[in-house]
This record gives sequence, C-alpha cells and structure tokens, in this order.
Amino acid sequence: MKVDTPAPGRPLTASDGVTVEQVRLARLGETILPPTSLRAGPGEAVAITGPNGAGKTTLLRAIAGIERLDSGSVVVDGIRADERSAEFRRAVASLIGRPSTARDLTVHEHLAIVAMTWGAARDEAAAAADGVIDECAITELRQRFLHEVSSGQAQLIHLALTLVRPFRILLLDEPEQRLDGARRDRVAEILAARLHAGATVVYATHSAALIEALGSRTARIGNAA
Ligand SMILES: Nc1ncnc2c1ncn2[C@@H]1O[C@H](COP(=O)(O)OP(=O)(O)OP(=O)(O)O)[C@@H](O)[C@H]1O
Repeated sequence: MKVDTPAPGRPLTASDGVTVEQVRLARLGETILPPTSLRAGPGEAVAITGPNGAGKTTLLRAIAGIERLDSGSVVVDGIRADERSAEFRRAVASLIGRPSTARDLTVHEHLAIVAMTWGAARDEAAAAADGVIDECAITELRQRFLHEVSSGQAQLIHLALTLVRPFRILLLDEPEQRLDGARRDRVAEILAARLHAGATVVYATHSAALIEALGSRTARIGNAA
C-alpha cells in the first residue's frame, strides 16, 4: 500500500499532516472562500462540508498548492503548500476534478505509468497497478480505454490513479460522486485502510455515510443547510 512514511529516522512532529490557518480567497472582487482553518494529523480524516458554492473545492485546491491565497497559510508536513515544490508534490496526492488521461492507453497502462513516474521499476509499477485495480474492484476494466467506461467506473479509475503513487496526504473532492451504494462502501474501506496506514485524508463530501464510516471530524464552510 502506497502510504509514504516521513524520512527514515525522522519522528512525527506537530506540523505533520495538514494545517490550514485563516485561509481566505477572493476572485473577481468576491470572497470565494471565507477565512477557514482546519487541522488534520497523520491517520486523521477531516471532511469539508457545506452547500454548493460554499468553497469546498476551492479549499482543497488551496491545500493542494494550486491556488494563490489572499490571506492565511497552508502547511503540509511542515512544507508550505506549493505545487511547484517537488518535496510538496511528493507528500500530497489529490483527486480534484478529472485527471488528464491519454486516449490510447489502457487503465492498467495509465496506472503503471503513474507508478513509474514516482520511481517504481517497470515490474513493480505493473504490480502496483494490479494492486490498486484489485483494491478498487475494477478488474474487468483493466484493459479498457478510458472512453470505454461508465461515469461511475471512471470515478473509481481516477481514484486508482490517485492511490497508485506514494503519498502521506490524500486530498479528495467528493470521492463518493457517481458511485452506487456498494462502490461507495468500497471507497470507504479503501480510505479507512489508508488512514490506518498513517495517511492524512482531507476530503469534500455531501455524504453523511462516508463521514460516519471514516470517523471523520468535519470542517463546515458556509451557513446554509
Ligand atoms: N476561478 C474562479 N473565479 C471566480 N469564482 C470562482 C472560481 N472558481 C470558483 N468560483 C466560485 O467560488 C465559489 C466556491 O466554489 P467551489 O467550487 O469551491 O464550491 P464548492 O463548495 O466546492 O461547491 P459544490 O458543492 O457545488 O462542488 C463559488 O461561488 C464559485 O462560483
């Protein structure tokens, strides 16, 4: 299971995991994320909740280091969030929106290439790809192209693409989206296993069942129900 540990010999510190302090974003003269703080340590899940348009995806993008902050700070394992930092990218895997894929590569080939990108040798990468295919219960999709799957199947493949690489922090935008009940349960099991292995999981969700299954704390944005 691809959950990185801190550098060998380095004990966990209070800055491990995700620390968001009073982060605010404005675009086009409007506040799109009001000042928001959260803390999630190793092995902890925090669910970001709130109504449509509240800023959940924006907060995840800020934690992923792909948004300019208007104020506040995001620190991940002691590293200031910045997608241009190789050290930061090594720590953080995210599924926020649809990942880019290639038309002429199969599901297994996509997964193996991502694993190789993060340092796996060819045979290790093939095995890692098969491991996440098994974990996500998408064996029948192994040799499909990504234009040959349903929207729910695509969601599982995108999750597999996120899980096949090493990470300590996992950021997910509505991981339950487009999934039926059985597959939502499978995703909850997958995430519970990653938490158990020490990952920090921060995710936006509209699913009370997923929040309960993961024993997540919640960080709510906005006031509407
Ligand atoms: N690039 C942008 N420029 C201007 N406004 C934006 C931009 N991206 C998002 N917004 C606005 O920011 C606000 C927050 O959007 P965001 O996608 O973070 O909401 P959300 O809580 O994830 O919503 P949902 O539950 O519908 O996914 C919305 O009002 C949206 O219209």
